[in-house]
Amino acid sequence: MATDFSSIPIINISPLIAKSDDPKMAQDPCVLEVVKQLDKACTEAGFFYVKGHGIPETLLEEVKDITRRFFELPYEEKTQIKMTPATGFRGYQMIGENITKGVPDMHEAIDCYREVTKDMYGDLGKEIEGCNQWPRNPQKFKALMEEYVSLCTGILSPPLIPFPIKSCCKLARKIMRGIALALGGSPNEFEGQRAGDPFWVMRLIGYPGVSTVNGTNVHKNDIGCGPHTDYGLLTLLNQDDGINALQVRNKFGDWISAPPVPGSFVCNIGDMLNIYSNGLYESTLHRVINNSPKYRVSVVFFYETNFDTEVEPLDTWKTRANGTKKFERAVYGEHLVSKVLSNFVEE
Ligand SMILES: N=C(N)NCCCC[C@H](N)C(=O)O
Ligand SMILES: O=C(O)CCC(=O)C(=O)O
Ligand SMILES: [Fe+2]
Repeated sequence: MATDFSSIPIINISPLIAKSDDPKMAQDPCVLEVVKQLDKACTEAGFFYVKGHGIPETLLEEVKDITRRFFELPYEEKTQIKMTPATGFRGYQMIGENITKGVPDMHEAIDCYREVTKDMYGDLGKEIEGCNQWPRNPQKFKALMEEYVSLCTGILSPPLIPFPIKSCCKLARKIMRGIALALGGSPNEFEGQRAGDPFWVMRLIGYPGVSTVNGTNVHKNDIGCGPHTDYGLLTLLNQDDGINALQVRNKFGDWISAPPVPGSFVCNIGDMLNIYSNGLYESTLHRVINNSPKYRVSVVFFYETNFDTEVEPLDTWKTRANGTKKFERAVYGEHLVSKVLSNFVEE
């Protein structure tokens, strides 16, 4: 549950990264120290920064730079990869096209999802069947983004090479092994049927800055992205340096800043982990307001469960959440599709 937190903790996860494929990881005191910090952050805020994650800082910068260069292109070029229902909701959407709870968001984005082939998940996956649309310009866009995501293949075949980790999927999986321990489970809780074949979503987002007319800001306080929770397990947010725009809501309803910490990811819990943890780890509301004059980009990677998995509280709720089971089952794919469809509906 969100508490009265007033800042977001920074966790150095390097011991977890080094040991997360070791069957004895749960006996390592340095891993357990990270697990303790993860538990505290997930319980109190549902948000934390990670450093010591092993993804090279140059790669974090490169994906943001190339995203920025794409958004600088003329509108006619960007709409060549326009997102429509026919493209499985993959591709470019212009400023104001994405809608959160009925209100248009002041951002433009490229939405990507793990590939869904025809009839892969029957009716459940129909709406988002398709493959991603990548722009021809800037060059190497597709290759770089695919490297960043690394397509999730083979992630379950240990041993992995510990450093440097080059993909968000691998990193998220490792953090989830720590979170599984934090919840009082085995490190493998989020593998196999639950998230052994993880779905993923990636949003490359651009938020225009406020423009100034005669020294006065116009459009002040426009919402870059309205208050929402994320849908899956764990989000890895690679945000622009130097612009303070992301805000997280605490239990008093105060909006707490999550300023950029160079070289780190901001991680937050999604709705499926909220259910698995029986509400102990909340998917916290957050929003984006870019009040700076500068254009802000973020590259957001969402690590999810298997698409068709049925999610319900882990047995550990009996000991950890000390109470009643608070959730019924949800199917992740249904949740995602209902969100995607409502993302384009104005109130
Ligand atoms: N895959 C994720 N979490 N995307 C977050 C986007 C949130 C805004 C969206 N319009 C909404 O209303 O959820
Ligand atoms: O751009 C950001 O900082 C956050 C974006 C976000 O919350 C999302 O896409 O779910
Ligand atoms: Fe979000």
